[in-house]
Amino acid sequence: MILVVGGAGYIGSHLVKELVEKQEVVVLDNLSTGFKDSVDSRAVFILGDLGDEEDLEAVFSAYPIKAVMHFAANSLVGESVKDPLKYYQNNVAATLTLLKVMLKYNVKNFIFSSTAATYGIPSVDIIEENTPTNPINPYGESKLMVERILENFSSAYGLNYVVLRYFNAAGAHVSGKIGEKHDPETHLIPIILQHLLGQRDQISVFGDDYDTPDGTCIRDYIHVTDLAEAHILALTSLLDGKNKTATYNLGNGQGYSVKEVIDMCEKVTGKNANVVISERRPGDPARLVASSERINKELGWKARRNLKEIIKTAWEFHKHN
Ligand SMILES: NC(=O)c1ccc[n+]([C@@H]2O[C@H](COP(=O)([O-])OP(=O)(O)OC[C@H]3O[C@@H](n4cnc5c(N)ncnc54)[C@H](O)[C@@H]3O)[C@@H](O)[C@H]2O)c1
Ligand SMILES: O=c1ccn([C@@H]2O[C@H](COP(=O)(O)OP(=O)(O)O[C@H]3O[C@H](CO)[C@@H](O)[C@H](O)[C@H]3O)[C@@H](O)[C@H]2O)c(=O)[nH]1
Repeated sequence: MILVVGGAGYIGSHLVKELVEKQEVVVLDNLSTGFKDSVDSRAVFILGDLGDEEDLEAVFSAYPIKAVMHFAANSLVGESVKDPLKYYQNNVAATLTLLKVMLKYNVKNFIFSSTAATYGIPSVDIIEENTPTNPINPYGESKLMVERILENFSSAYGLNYVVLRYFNAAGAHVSGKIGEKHDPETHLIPIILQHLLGQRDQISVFGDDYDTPDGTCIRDYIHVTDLAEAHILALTSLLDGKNKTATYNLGNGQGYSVKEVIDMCEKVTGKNANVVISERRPGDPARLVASSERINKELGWKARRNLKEIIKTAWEFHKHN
């Protein structure tokens, strides 16, 4: 049985939908930002908190868990700058509790949702896994701390792990039934689509004076189903003993500026956006684009869905939800 912590959230619920086809799945989630109805009904759902030892003990003593996939976190760059305590508490301290209970039950396989925010402001155009990490916000810092903890736990306790550093997750399940529904929403693509559906008056572009061709920030958008597929490969590599420790970037390898994303949303939906330029948002690097060569070479993964497909699936979801 595989334990998916944070499996009711945006990315976790997409992973669970793929994983239940292959494994028995139990989801632990406190529903702080997730939704129970996003969890595939074939998975066991348990309401509980990652930082609560009793909640964890109840799961590990009841189910024969052979691996843990850990998606639960707070993950908003801007919020982390304003409230770092929340980020170190939930992303680092609570994760330590999870690892402690895992070790007690001799569960040694762990997959961790990390982030491009660990790189800070990279000095290269295309980021590889050995590009120096130097986070510029507490969110990225909290994820890097867990990565370091995993290295130490691997040496000391024989923990096997795969760290997956996602770039910008976006898009929705092809069924249109699950997708991105953060509340409040802060992510670019859902905000643009909500505006194009008439749910917001305008789109604010956070800064057009960055050192990029059109002055707006460049990101590497990766379809949430591509992310789910990478998790399944990573899990298999741990269960087969092929990987003991590994760190992989997950991106498309292509960057799009905020303006280009807005243009693509207009094209896909056939609607015009009302765009205003506003202040830069603290903690935002100008450009984050991945090389995912390593996971391609080692596990055969490649992103299969481009920005247009990301926006098409997100649009189908937003129109009906
Ligand atoms: N969305 C992105 O673009 C992106 C990019 C890089 C990394 N990530 C990482 O991927 C993971 C999932 O992100 P998401 O966008 O799906 O976020 P999300 O907020 O939709 O999902 C997080 C889930 O974890 C649960 N959770 C949070 N704290 C918990 C706790 N203490 N105990 C139990 N459950 C708890 C929430 O209720 C939610 O269901 C996070 O770790 C995030 O840092 C996300
Ligand atoms: O109303 C908006 C919202 C966003 N942006 C910009 O759009 C880009 C993308 O922003 P957003 O969708 O909020 O994602 P990021 O801040 O890049 O962060 C996401 O991607 C990171 C990895 O790159 C993850 O670690 C984070 O968890 C995830 O929230 C950034 O340049 C923002 O400044 C705007 O201009 N206007």
